[in-house]
Amino acid sequence: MSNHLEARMGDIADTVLMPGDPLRAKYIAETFLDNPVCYNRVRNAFGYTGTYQGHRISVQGTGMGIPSISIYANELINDYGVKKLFRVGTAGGMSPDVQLRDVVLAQGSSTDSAIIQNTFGPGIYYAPISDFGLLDTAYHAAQDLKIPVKVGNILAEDRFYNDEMDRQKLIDYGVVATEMESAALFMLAAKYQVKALSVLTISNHLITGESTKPEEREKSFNDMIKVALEAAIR
Ligand SMILES: O=P(O)(O)O[C@H]1O[C@H](CO)[C@@H](O)[C@H]1O
Ligand SMILES: O=c1cc[nH]c(=O)[nH]1
Repeated sequence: MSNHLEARMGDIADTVLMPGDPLRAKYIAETFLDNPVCYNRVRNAFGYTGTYQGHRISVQGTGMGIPSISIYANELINDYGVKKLFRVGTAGGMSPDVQLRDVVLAQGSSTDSAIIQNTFGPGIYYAPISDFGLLDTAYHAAQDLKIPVKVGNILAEDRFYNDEMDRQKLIDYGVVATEMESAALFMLAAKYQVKALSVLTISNHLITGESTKPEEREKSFNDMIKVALEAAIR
């Protein structure tokens, strides 16, 4: 048991998929895992462990934003010994290079969050990056699954509604999409010497204003999940 998880030691696999939406954790567990067992209902942040192609995998809902994912990442790593963390989330497209329903592998995550300054102090602009081994594995797993993926720098921003961000400048500097967690996940993984990657689906596009309908999203969400699961077991 940890501060926010009621799982017992050993209930959580050493590889965890981490969607923001706890109901997506339930969906992933019930759709993709064999014999899923729910180990956490605290705050409705559902967590499940089952097997995928014979490999033990957990899925933990993390809630939205850096403060929330930081709680679950810290506890999964430090209280339960988790070693590989895959965020599986939605993201808003920014660059014209990404379209609705695209799957994006986050190579790095820029951020406007104070976590960088609060960790390193003034003058150091630490760059949170994903684990190269997981990135490489996920990229090749996607190729084998014939699921097209884009790889690039993303933004983890503190505000979902944010009309003060100079998005064009970020796009000009290669940022392809925005979400709200990856910078913290990558930084914590580095701190505790574990591996993390974010596998994202473009659910809407901030520049074109397009958005997917819930029923349209299912297949592309499934693609993201398949890529993460395949990478998780390789
Ligand atoms: O779909 P999830 O994983 O929740 O991720 C994205 O969706 C939420 C905002 O709607 C934020 O958590 C953002 O990062
Ligand atoms: O954080 C997010 C997630 C999905 N779409 C967005 O525009 N922002």
